[in-house]
Amino acid sequence: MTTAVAVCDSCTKARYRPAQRADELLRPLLPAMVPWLAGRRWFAHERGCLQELRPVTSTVIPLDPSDPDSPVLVHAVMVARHSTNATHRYQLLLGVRRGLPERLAPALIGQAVGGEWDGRMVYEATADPELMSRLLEWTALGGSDSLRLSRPDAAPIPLDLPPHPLSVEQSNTSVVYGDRLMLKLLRRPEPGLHPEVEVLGALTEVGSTRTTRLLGWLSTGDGDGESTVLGILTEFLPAHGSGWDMAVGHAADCLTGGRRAVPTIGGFTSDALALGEAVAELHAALAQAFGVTRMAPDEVDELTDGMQRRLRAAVRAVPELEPYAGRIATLYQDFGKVALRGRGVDGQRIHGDLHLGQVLSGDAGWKIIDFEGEPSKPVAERGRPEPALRDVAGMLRSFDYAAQQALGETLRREGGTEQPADGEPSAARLRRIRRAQAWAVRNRRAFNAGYAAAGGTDPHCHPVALRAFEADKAVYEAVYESQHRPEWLPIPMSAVQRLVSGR
Ligand SMILES: Nc1ncnc2c1ncn2[C@@H]1O[C@H](COP(=O)(O)OP(=O)(O)O)[C@@H](O)[C@H]1O
Ligand SMILES: O=P(O)(O)O[C@H]1O[C@H](CO)[C@@H](O[C@H]2O[C@H](CO)[C@@H](O)[C@H](O)[C@H]2O)[C@H](O)[C@H]1O
Repeated sequence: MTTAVAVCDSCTKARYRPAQRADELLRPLLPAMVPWLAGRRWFAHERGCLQELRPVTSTVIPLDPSDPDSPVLVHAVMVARHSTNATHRYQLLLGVRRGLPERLAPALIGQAVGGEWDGRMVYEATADPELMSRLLEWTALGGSDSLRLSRPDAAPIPLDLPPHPLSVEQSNTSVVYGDRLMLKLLRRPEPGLHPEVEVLGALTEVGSTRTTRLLGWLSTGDGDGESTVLGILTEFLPAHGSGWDMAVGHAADCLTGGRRAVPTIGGFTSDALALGEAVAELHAALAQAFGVTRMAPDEVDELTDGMQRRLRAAVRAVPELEPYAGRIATLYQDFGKVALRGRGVDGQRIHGDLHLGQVLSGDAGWKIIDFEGEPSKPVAERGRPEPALRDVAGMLRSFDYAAQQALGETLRREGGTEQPADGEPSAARLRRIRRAQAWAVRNRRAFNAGYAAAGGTDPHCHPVALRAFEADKAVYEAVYESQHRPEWLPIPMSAVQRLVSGR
């Protein structure tokens, strides 16, 4: 399924609704902003046209307040309303300059029309080191009611570090200062406490070394008193690589390497073991910070009801899931029965969206990042106590993804990914497929062994729970892939087939 594209010609004429001074300020930037906005990865492509952009807050920060020609940072939180009445909130950081230096040309959005900046260039300000330095300095030195930096302690923040934007395209935009600090600017901020600020703050307080230290957060007051977190300032971790890149690289080597068997140890297996240990340590720190509770029967029911609801919605969105829906539902029911028997099941704060792309390997071992929780869940639900094995299941799915990604790349390189029309795959192709499966199995086992050895609940002792959580994750992934990367849909679908057939 592909999501309908939100922006057509009439979207670019979206009405601009005034809100005090912000109207005068932002109106001249609107003609350039709307079509650009629609092209961002973080823009919500709703069905129906974009109808209205309403500024909630706006802040103007000139680079040099004494110079009327100075480059200016225009910071705004805007609400976009679509013809379906769906609304989304965005954080925009716009640079305004008389002329755009060559190095900023790729960041150009358009030209201001009218107002005090008539004819000036409007561009994505996160690409401009001068404006990003100014943002950190200005907020660290006090900011304003609409844009301020809060800090968990009084440790000084170095303000002279050269900034550069992180090149990976993500849901948010991150700026790195001198390879020491990282400011993640949330593109779709919501009023209220942000899960990542809450979790990183608590982990920093209990002294966890498995994640980045929280140094501060940018936020705004929204007039009604509820503040909105706009950015998260943490230490930056110079990493050897993300778990995802490392795992796919190792899996590809294993597929094409000369060894006759997938090694039990070595390759990525020792990293997977260490990663299991790191996740167990993270869970222990989360338990220390937020507590652990035995889940009451109604909480278990709520959990399994949620999984069943999600399955029904997923089947509507991804019809390919329909033939498996009954057997998936049975896996969830089986988990519900097991969880209500014996000593029950513990719930605690978890990561919520743990996968190989959320872990970084560095000199101090594995670090775990991005505590926003699972994007499909409402923010209020993301902090609920859950069995820690849900994170384990997320990571196990990721080993499968890495093996399948490496397999796809290898087969493509070797020519032709399609199953031959005569139905008989070549012996070489079969060997690659089996190797990929074996790589995933070995690394999943190593991860589980590390997790149990470092004090986590032994995943092998909870096969029913693990299977249910893996199925739930694969169902979520099927929806995610169908919406974002339809060519990846076969990966979660093959996991669904495996899980319902008891393999
Ligand atoms: N503290 C950090 N140190 C180094 N790199 C980081 C750090 N946090 C995130 N990254 C890098 O930035 C990328 C995006 O970060 P993430 O928090 O996952 O953002 P998003 O919410 O936009 O997905 C990560 O995949 C990782 O490569
Ligand atoms: O962007 P986020 O990190 O918040 O997570 C979302 O996107 C992920 C893909 O970028 C998606 O993860 C899925 O693909 C990964 C490989 O690209 C794989 O490692 C994960 O196991 C798989 O779930 C994630 O589910 C989604 O929430």
